[in-house]
Amino acid sequence: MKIAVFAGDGIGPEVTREAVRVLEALDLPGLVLFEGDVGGIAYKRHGHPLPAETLEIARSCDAILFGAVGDPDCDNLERHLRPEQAILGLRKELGLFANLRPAKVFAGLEDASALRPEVASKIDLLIVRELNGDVYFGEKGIRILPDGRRQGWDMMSYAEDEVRRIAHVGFRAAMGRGKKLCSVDKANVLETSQVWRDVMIEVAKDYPEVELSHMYVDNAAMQLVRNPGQFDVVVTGNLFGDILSDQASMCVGSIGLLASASLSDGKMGLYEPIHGSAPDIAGKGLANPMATILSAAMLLRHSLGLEAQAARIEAAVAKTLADGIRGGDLGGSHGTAAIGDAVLERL
Ligand SMILES: NC(=O)c1ccc[n+]([C@@H]2O[C@H](COP(=O)([O-])OP(=O)(O)OC[C@H]3O[C@@H](n4cnc5c(N)ncnc54)[C@H](O)[C@@H]3O)[C@@H](O)[C@H]2O)c1
Ligand SMILES: CC(C)[C@H](C(=O)O)[C@@H](O)C(=O)O
Ligand SMILES: [Mg+2]
Repeated sequence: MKIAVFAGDGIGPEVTREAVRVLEALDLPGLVLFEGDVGGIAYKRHGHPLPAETLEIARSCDAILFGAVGDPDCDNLERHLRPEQAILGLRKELGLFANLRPAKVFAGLEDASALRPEVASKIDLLIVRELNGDVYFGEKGIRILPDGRRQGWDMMSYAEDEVRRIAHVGFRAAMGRGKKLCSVDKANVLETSQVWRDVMIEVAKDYPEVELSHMYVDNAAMQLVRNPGQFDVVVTGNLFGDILSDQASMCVGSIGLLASASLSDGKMGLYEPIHGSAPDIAGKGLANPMATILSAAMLLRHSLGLEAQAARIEAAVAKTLADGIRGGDLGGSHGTAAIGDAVLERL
């Protein structure tokens, strides 16, 4: 079992360290970890945010545990050299098109949600976000118009096959849960979304047990706050899924709690918290490592088939929270390492 560990920038190394401690504590036979540089640190050391040697490590491993990338010092670099290209490059190069972002309120944490406890307590949803297409990967540029104005442009598109494969992921996920799938789009305005919706309806024929609904993204943002308990599985495109998952994180209490799995057709997957490098708290030992620890659990489940060990980590995190151990993001005073210690004690 080879796992690549790409910690990245800002709080990335801080939160990844705790997740690695948890993985090591499980004493998994044959587990070997390989570290690699990504993001701003990789640019500073190798001149590129996703160096060839890092990509090689990724390809030679069964799964990747990823921290976060992003460095304000790099925000003025040419786009292809910016830290964020590391995560976008890995997603594309490894064909990681299906991003699972579960959001569930932990027992005892209802009061930490930005929503009323009785609304928050009903949240148990899964966002299935397409990760290889959309406006993220279309042609883009900045041009000078004939009248001298600067114009930025980004091409948004989805081809039928790109939608079809994520639709199947969404329907299969719904089959394993509450059999409800809500497809979120903007078909009242965008042709990209019209194709998206048409394909969702077509694929639904293969899953007669799943109740498919459609929602415009602006309404979905509102419904996620009004009544998040109505959602089981949400399937959506790359951009809408990015935004709605950050929103869902505050509905359950903190962005420091939401894990993710980015999956391909095979067993290879990349696992990362949904948050970024948090430059505002980096280096202070304040970051909540739970999202990364829970991402490690998803890694064990989805790429290595170690369900019991994944559940063990999740139970330890739930117990830690139930015991009132919280980081500053949840109104508590525990730092990154103290939270890591607390999870390890409960493993
Ligand atoms: N996958 C990734 O690597 C990823 C994801 C999102 C953003 N980014 C990058 O991260 C950088 C910062 O972006 P941003 O500020 O918009 O988003 P962010 O997620 O890094 O931070 C947003 C806010 O949430 C807080 N926060 C985030 N994670 C936390 C944690 N684990 N514990 C406690 N508080 C936490 C931060 O302190 C900040 O106030 C940018 O360069 C961005 O491009 C990278
Ligand atoms: C850093 C950025 C490219 C990334 C995204 O937009 O996908 C991040 O926000 C995420 O949610 O993983
Ligand atoms: Mg995001």
